[in-house]
Amino acid sequence: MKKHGPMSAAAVLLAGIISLAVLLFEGYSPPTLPVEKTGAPPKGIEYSHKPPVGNASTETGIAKTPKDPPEKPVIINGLVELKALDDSFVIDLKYAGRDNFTGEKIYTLNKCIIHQNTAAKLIKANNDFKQLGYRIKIFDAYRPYSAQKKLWDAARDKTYLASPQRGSKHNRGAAVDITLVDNDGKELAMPSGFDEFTERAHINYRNCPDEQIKNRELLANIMLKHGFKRISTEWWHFEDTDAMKYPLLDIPFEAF
Ligand SMILES: C[C@@H](N)C(=O)N[C@H](C)C(=O)O
Ligand SMILES: [Zn+2]
Repeated sequence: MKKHGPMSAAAVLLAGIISLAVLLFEGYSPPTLPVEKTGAPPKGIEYSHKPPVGNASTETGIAKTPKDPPEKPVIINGLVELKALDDSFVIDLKYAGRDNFTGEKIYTLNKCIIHQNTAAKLIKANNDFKQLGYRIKIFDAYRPYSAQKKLWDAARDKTYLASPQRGSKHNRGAAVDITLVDNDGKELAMPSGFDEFTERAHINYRNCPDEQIKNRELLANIMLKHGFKRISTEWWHFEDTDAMKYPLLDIPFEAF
């Protein structure tokens, strides 16, 4: 075996010190809120497989028989696309377009993502509304943590937003911003528009027509019956009573 001379031993020692310094430097990251930031599932959590895009029978020529198993929805950290569970909601995510208080497109896709347990409650509420000839229209549901920061930075009045330091129940997939539509898809009259950050949005605001109060209370009563709670400042916002059981997440819409 070839022996190292004194010079090469010094070189080996120097290389070791340099690698250790690089490791220490690269391994350092500043302290942050404990948010799971990637679309990749944490250890122990598995992605279910993405369903094939399009209808196999028309696009690939492969016939789908009634025996084909239903396509599995993608579930990541409990989050799922609502449409995969129930297709009867009206989805109009305001932050997926420019028609919102920032004037900017905050979300990359108009995909309604929600925690699966919150979805189960929401579907029960929607079924109650359907008995009355209405359906839920969704303005917002899961909101990635990075989007919360953008909204926070854009908002002049912070009264109507959860601070990124605390995080929002939307970041847990466990809050929804909703209204009701009738069988023609027409929104029921409410005391204010969505994200109208004035006292008209408050749940106790009464200086408006009785019909608007009646619609606001109908929405709230059925949501409360199915395991949601309200906040005082926004009639459209409902939080799953179990929201704090779920983590703050920053998974992008493209992952679903
Ligand atoms: C911005 C508004 N739609 C909203 O969602 N506010 C609540 C309080 C939140 O940020 O969680
Ligand atoms: Zn909300």
